Amino acid sequence: MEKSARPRTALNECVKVVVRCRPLSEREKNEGYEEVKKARPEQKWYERLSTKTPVTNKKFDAPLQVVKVWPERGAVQVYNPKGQDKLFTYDAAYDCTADTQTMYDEMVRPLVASVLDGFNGCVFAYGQTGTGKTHTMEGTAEHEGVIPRAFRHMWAHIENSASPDVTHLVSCSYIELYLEDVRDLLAKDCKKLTIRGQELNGFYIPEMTSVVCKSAAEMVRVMRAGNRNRAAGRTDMNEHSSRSHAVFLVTVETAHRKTNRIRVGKLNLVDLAGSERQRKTGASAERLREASRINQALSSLGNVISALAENSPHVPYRDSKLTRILQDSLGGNSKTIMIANIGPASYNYDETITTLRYAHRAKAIKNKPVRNEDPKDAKLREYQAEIERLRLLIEQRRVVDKKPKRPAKPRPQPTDNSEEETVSIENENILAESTIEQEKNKTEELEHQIRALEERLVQGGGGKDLINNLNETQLILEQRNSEIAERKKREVEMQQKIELEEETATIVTNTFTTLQQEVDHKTQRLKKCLSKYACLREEMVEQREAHDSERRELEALQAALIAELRRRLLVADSFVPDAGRPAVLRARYNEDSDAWELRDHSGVEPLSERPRRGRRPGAAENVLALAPLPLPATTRPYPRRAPHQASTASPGKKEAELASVAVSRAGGARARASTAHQRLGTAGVR
Ligand SMILES: Nc1ncnc2c1ncn2[C@@H]1O[C@H](COP(=O)(O)OP(=O)(O)OP(=O)(O)O)[C@@H](O)[C@H]1O
Repeated sequence: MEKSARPRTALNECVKVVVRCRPLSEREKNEGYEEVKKARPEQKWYERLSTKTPVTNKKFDAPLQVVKVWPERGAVQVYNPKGQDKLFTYDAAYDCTADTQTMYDEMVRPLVASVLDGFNGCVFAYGQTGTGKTHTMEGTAEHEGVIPRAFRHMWAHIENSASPDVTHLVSCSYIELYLEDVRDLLAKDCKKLTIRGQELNGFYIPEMTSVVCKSAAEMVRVMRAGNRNRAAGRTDMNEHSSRSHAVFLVTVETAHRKTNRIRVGKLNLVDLAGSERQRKTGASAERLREASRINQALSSLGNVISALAENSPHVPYRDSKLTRILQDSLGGNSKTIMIANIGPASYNYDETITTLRYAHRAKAIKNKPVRNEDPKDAKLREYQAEIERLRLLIEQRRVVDKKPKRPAKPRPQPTDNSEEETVSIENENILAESTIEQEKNKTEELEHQIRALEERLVQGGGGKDLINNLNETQLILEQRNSEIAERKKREVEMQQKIELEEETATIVTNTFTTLQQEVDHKTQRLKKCLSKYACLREEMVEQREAHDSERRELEALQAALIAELRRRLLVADSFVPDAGRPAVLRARYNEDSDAWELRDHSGVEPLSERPRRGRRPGAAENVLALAPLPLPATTRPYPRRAPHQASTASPGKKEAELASVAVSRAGGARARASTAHQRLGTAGVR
């Protein structure tokens, strides 16, 4: 994404939150009963929710579903085995019978229309692994997802608005965040990219591949090409689990000749990897490493959502690359839709509640979208200027060509050296012809360049042909659909308002004829308050439990990382010469340049001796023995000594000093190793 200046005035607009619940999978129907039996022994709750035919487990007559969606109220109800059911309300809620078309028409279509009007937009799918994020965003051949639908919507609009006065330029990029590396999915070798600082208007990745597209089909091809490079793998929870967070970026530039204005809309379509519990996915080795990074990034995203929802003065965007990429979409210059995907199975109760809570919190995030008008970096402006320059060059050449040629030199009278002169004239002619040829080639080249540039731009001839008519009909149909969707949205909002007002109205409008009536009413209110209080307490306990389990997972991860660190230190200890270590320890990771850098030499003792070449004695033995390795002195540099002291100290004294430093370092390392062991102990990892 390129840099551009942000206009000043912006109206606040809340992030729109949509919940989509997928159907119960075959696997959940067949295998979930063990969990249900353990967790929910009584199971008569579905009668209260008045679901028509609850899916029950054959063996234990226990319901496997704990989620009931109320689309007309935009609400999701979750059965709570320990108390009152939980009810969450959103901008829209879709149950397993709803298709992506409905969701697109009702929620995403207005956002894509805004992008075509020059706003930034973002749609991101969030949720536990296997809940249907990729199904919603990309879809399949039979069930098209949000991304290809957005492409078709854009091109229907572009083709319909085609006229000689309007020019469009559409380009796309596709990146993924895999193990905290940003990779370019459209580059041949999926090269790693760097997010350069934080720009005012969206994140800025200078080397990202940008492909100019001229139709929806071309954009789908680009998406598929990128998907082939995307990291995916099998887990126990999902046969084709995304192992990375993917962002598809579309930039639409529109130039109006009459007004001489350019609008640039940017759309980020984000398919996040799902949060996962190791015990459920059965992840190990590489999958576990991926899972830990996925969870880490999602946890940072959760922290950003919480901070924004609570209006916290500090929002930890810089905690992960994912939050840096989504910075503008959450609390910045963008219209944003969060699609929270959940599953209905009781087996995933905890994860579903966590997703619903985050989604509920995200509703409070306020963005400041502004139309991007005439940004400095508009490619379209660059192309138009270049075309103009090339045209001018050709014109100049033509003018020069048309200038009256000098009259041909009269043939000289034959003289003694006439043969020589004839040769020179012929040479001159040949030279002139080749110059003319060169000029012609250059002009053709310039014309070719103009054609290549013009081909990138989409400009209509203004004539209405069959395709245009078809598009127009399609557009009218879509307009009707969006009107219906708008009405439905208003109905949901009204319903939510009515429910809220009913609740308050009963409290306010009640008049009491007798004291007893008043007592009854107040008792009722007290009961309501008590039940709310109980709910909040319960939520607090649940959050504490969730926090504890997250902490336990992080401790286990920490233990695994410590083990890995030890292995690497063992290798370093065996192969990095002593003299080179201070330099290694000075190296610091620079997030902005995405590279390790050597800092100033301050605070670290200058090298006392030349680095020794070759292998340290006992290196191979160390590696082979794999003995426990004390951690290196990463926090304690050599004690600072005045240079003259070092030079005047006797050799014996110097050795004693070095020995004492070595002893203290070993002591420190032992202490750290023992704390590491303690931590491993608390994490329950051997
Ligand atoms: N609304 C739905 N209707 C029918 N099937 C669905 C629906 N949503 C998801 N599925 C099915 O559920 C399975 C998992 O979906 P998907 O791969 O999209 O999950 P995901 O959230 O992207 O998982 P991960 O985070 O692991 O990538 C797929 O087989 C998909 O076809």
